[in-house]
Amino acid sequence: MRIDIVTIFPEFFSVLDISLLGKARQAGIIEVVAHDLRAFTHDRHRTVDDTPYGGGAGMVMKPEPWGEAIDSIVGPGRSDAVLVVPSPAGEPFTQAVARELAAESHLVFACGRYEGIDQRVTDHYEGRMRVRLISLGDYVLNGGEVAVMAMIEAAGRLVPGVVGNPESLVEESHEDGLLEYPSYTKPSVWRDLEVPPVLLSGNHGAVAEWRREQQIERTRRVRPELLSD
Ligand SMILES: COC(=O)c1ccnc(N)c1
Repeated sequence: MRIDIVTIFPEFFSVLDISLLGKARQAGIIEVVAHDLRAFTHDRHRTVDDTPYGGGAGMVMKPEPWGEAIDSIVGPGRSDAVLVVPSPAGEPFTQAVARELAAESHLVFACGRYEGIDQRVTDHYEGRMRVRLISLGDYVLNGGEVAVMAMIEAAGRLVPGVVGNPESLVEESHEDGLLEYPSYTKPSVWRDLEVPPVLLSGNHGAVAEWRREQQIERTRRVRPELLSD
């Protein structure tokens, strides 16, 4: 998988060299390249934004640098890449969306600032490639970089070969539509708190049943709306 990120803070993504994704990059499973949007400006101040037509507070990101930056990545004409734009106005980012992104061969992330990127950028690229506005939740960030980091981690870890043991991806929250069951490890007693005896019983059937019951109980308590789907 190839991941390109366009941002005014390319250094923000150097942390991806360290984490789990660092190994995936070294193994050549995932290639991540961050591009500085300002490299696609041509004025002395390297201007990337301007005041909004129609008035209002804040600044809007100019379309020209974005067009040059994205074209430098996907070339002219049509592209099989997906342009992902983190935005509070986007579709909810879920484990299912993470799986969809993980199945793509080329993702281009456009990190805008909250006031947004000139609408004509996504309008233009919708005619050339798939474009997805994606939201992490109902809140506002100053820029898309933090959201892109979360999406890259959530999708990247689902790419085959990135996580050592693929089994560990199966029993996770939201993989089966439920929240995950509580987990325990040694010691069996800690500060007078005991591990649930069923987990020490060696009865795999009883353990599986208990875990399922815990998933349902936890989901009903914390995210009841997931049970009504
Ligand atoms: C600038 O980006 C945002 O404010 C943003 C991006 C993705 N999800 C959100 N909830 C906000």
